[in-house]
Amino acid sequence: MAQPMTRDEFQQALLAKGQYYHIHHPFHQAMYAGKCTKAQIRAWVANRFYYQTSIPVKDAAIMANCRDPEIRREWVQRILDHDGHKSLDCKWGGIEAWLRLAESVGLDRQEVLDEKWVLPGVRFAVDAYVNFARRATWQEAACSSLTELFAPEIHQSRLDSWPNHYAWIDPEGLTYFRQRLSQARRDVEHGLSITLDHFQTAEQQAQALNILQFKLDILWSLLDAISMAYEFERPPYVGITDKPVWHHALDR
Ligand SMILES: O=C(O)c1cc(C(=O)O)c2c(n1)C(=O)C(=O)c1cc(C(=O)O)[nH]c1-2
Repeated sequence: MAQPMTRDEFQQALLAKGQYYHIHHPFHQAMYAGKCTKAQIRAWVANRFYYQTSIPVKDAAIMANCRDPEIRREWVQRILDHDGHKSLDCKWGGIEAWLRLAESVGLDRQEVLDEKWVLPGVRFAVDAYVNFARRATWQEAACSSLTELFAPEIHQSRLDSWPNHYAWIDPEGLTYFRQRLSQARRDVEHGLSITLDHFQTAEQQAQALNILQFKLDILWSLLDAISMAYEFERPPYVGITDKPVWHHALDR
């Protein structure tokens, strides 16, 4: 039987997955270098809205699978961060902050809420994440949130690069990224301790790394779909129609 990694080695192996984080995706690289067009920034914001609004649904699915009140008490904070709550010390809940970001890049709030610009590939990728959380154990689903280990850096790179490169965006719109810096750090401490405690054998540790890779694949695929449509000009049904005829949410 294979020897398990020590706790520290296991943590290092999880951290090493950062090399596949979507901060390295060519679309993000172009964004931080100031090379994105207005249309590309808008497309990214409108598409990512689907990720933002799915996160609390995913977190509710994790809680629904968890019978431990201590874990739920901690985990529920993630839902409140996104949905907003009067006791929160931050300015807006994450969803509202993202809508402000959308408005500050020139998107129509209602069109974003209607998910008008959400590409099928983005929807499929995000739905895979939510569906995984529904059917996996809560510890496996907690592990899948560990891409947040790498998220503070990505939020910081937007705060650093956007005001220089995209002066047309109202800086108030960047509130979301500022708020997430501390929230992501807190979330990841909890998710990491659950993962290090739960995945103990060599097989379980390999499974945890595979789950983290699954989540990295989701984030990468999401940007691939955006790149196809808005960088390579191959949106769905190219050559047939230039209208966004693709399906909308089937579940409401
Ligand atoms: O902007 C980003 O690139 C990015 C990435 C991720 C991530 O790594 O999953 C999250 C977020 N943002 C984010 O804002 C967020 O609230 C969040 C929650 C989660 C999660 O898996 O539970 N990931 C992320």
